[in-house]
Amino acid sequence: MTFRIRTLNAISQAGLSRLSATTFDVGPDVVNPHAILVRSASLHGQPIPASLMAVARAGAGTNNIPVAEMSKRGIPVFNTPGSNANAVKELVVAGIFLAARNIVDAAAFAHRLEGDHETMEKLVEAGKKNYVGFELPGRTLGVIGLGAIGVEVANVAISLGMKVLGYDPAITVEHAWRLASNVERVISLDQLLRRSDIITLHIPLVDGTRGLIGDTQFRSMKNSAVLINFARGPIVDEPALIEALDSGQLRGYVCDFPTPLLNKRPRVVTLPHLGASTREAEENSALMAVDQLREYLTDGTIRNAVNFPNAQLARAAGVRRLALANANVPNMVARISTIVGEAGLNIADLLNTSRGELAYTLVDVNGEVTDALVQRLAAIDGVLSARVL
Ligand SMILES: NC(=O)c1ccc[n+]([C@@H]2O[C@H](COP(=O)([O-])OP(=O)(O)OC[C@H]3O[C@@H](n4cnc5c(N)ncnc54)[C@H](O)[C@@H]3O)[C@@H](O)[C@H]2O)c1
Ligand SMILES: O=C(O)[C@H](O)COP(=O)(O)O
Repeated sequence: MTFRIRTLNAISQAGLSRLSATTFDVGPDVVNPHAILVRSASLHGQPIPASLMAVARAGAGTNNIPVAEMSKRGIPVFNTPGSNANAVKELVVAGIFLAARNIVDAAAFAHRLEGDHETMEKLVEAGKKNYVGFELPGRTLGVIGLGAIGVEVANVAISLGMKVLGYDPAITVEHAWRLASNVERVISLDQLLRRSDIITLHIPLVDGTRGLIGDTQFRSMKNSAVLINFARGPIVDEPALIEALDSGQLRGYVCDFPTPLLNKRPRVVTLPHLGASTREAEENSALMAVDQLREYLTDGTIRNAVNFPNAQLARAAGVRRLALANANVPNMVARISTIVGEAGLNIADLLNTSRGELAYTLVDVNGEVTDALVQRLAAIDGVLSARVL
């Protein structure tokens, strides 16, 4: 079978080259795709093709993908955890320095200077007092979200001599292991906001984090705090942000998400969503996304889906594999195996695994699988998708 993969956005060739032309038809104009490879292009409001089996996001955030609708159709949505964390960390550190030393506004001032050498020197000496900054050692950085990026930012801030506070009620064991031991864990967002000189956001945009930093949170911050946002624009409530900047509560805002209201404002630095735009991060992300997608399409393996559990089952030579996405409800495995048995097929191996309301089942069988069998399995109440590999 040839799998059709539609690409949206520029996906690094390093990844695409791992999709052999004999098995995969890949490109932006592919119709009736079995899979979509995407970065930040929005799939919200787009029709979901009946042919679609999987979506792979080369990157971390999946807020551009209607994950709940994909889940209802039994379509896994993959992302690439950690693949661009170093790139984002480096830009966040740059952002901290930009804010601490007023670099963007100061550079713009220097850029506007006119006159001969002597005149410029005078203007420089008269103007530089407006851009006095502060140094980092001894200052407190508050990191909201201690995942792949937050941990790296926290650790580098420690090495710069900062005191670091971290807030993440759902930190994973793996990320906790990577965190420098002198990062202080705080148990409420409010505590972090009250104690930090600089606050940096490293959380996903979901319903619960939209507008998380609003009026109340700005009022909790120290006077003259700095906010860094390389996560997603809408996590910060924009009217509240403008008010905090105007009142001086906020000394500066550095973010990766320009908007009409933020553009050209003093003490605001906006970058054009550059966090993951390094050759290294683009390659890492594309390699992970492509490998995960290829393994899913050809073998039913799931690694790093945001809506389905991980699923890996070694496959003996010669078996046919049934892959089913199903609701996580009682008796599903029994119903599937009964129908397989009624088709006269012996089950060689089976995996059933679940995550929340969703489950995933791989059934390896000896013998040929007919279309009629796949259709019978797909018709079981609670089965969201079924295919044979
Ligand atoms: N600017 C860019 O180019 C760029 C690049 C990569 C990622 N991002 C954004 O950064 C986000 C984080 O990326 P990551 O790779 O670190 O993801 P991650 O999944 O490794 O980490 C996110 C962490 O946030 C925590 N979290 C979730 N809600 C929280 C809340 N309300 N309060 C505190 N912690 C909370 C989670 O428990 C998790 O540990 C992405 O979802 C994406 O939106 C932006
Ligand atoms: O969530 C992410 O990984 C980043 O926002 C990167 O987005 P991009 O792939 O569009 O640069």
